Amino acid sequence: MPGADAHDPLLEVRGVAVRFGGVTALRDLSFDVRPGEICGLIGPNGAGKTTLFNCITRIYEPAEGSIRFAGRDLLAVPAHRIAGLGIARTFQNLALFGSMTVLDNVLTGAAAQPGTGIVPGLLAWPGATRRTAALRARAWELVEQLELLDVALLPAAGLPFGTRKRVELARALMAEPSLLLLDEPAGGLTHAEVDELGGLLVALRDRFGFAALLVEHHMGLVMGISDRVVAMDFGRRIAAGSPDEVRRDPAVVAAYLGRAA
Ligand SMILES: Nc1ncnc2c1ncn2[C@@H]1O[C@H](COP(=O)(O)OP(=O)(O)OP(=O)(O)O)[C@@H](O)[C@H]1O
Repeated sequence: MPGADAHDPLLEVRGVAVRFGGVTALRDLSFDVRPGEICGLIGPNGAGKTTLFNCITRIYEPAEGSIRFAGRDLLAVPAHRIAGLGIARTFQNLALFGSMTVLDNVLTGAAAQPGTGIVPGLLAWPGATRRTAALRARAWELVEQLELLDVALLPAAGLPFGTRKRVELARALMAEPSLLLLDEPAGGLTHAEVDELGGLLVALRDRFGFAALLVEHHMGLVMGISDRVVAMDFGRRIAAGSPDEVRRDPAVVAAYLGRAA
């Protein structure tokens, strides 16, 4: 990327504001995500975390501010080109193709890559080109990394929730993202599955080198695996720093206690 270097932030959010009629969902929000780091994004319900994801993926148009990704003005990029730039996302509510196998679901994640062509061509087997063979090799690698080998050829629909969440993660990684947006990956998981997920995310980051923006209510997970945490409330950034700094920040404590009261 012209002008970019390893010390530059990968994602730069500056002064972003989003309004829905009378509701201000984000106001003057600024923070960075550096290459390869896991950045936790916390805040009570309605703080604006999902709205921010929707701005980064170009679903919502900010009223003010700028978002740069790898030195590029993201707000000048149409939504359908975001994945091709190296930004992938998982969703709060799973969005898998239920009747397709786990492997084929993972393969669909490659569809956004330049030169991949359309999904049906990619899934045609036999007759794979060298490119599709390489993609299948990557899909199998991800299936293995995400401990999905036993279910690789089963339809996604019948699998336990925690397993389907891992399929969604594998699919997002298929696009070789440099930034992974994780929207509440621990939602609906058991304690044991959350612990496992934390270890898995760190191992995957170490293996593939992506940065992750982790929106999560499960504090144990966020504080356990994030390199840095940004805390939001009412659309604003109220704290940022190491997990320990943010956990102890009076504004963060007040935001959570205030909502719980
Ligand atoms: N499409 C929309 N139209 C109107 N208001 C919206 C829309 N999307 C979000 N909002 C409002 O913007 C604010 C921020 O919502 P958002 O979903 O981003 O919060 P959040 O931090 O992701 O919450 P949660 O943790 O519950 O997922 C809320 O007041 C919400 O009601």
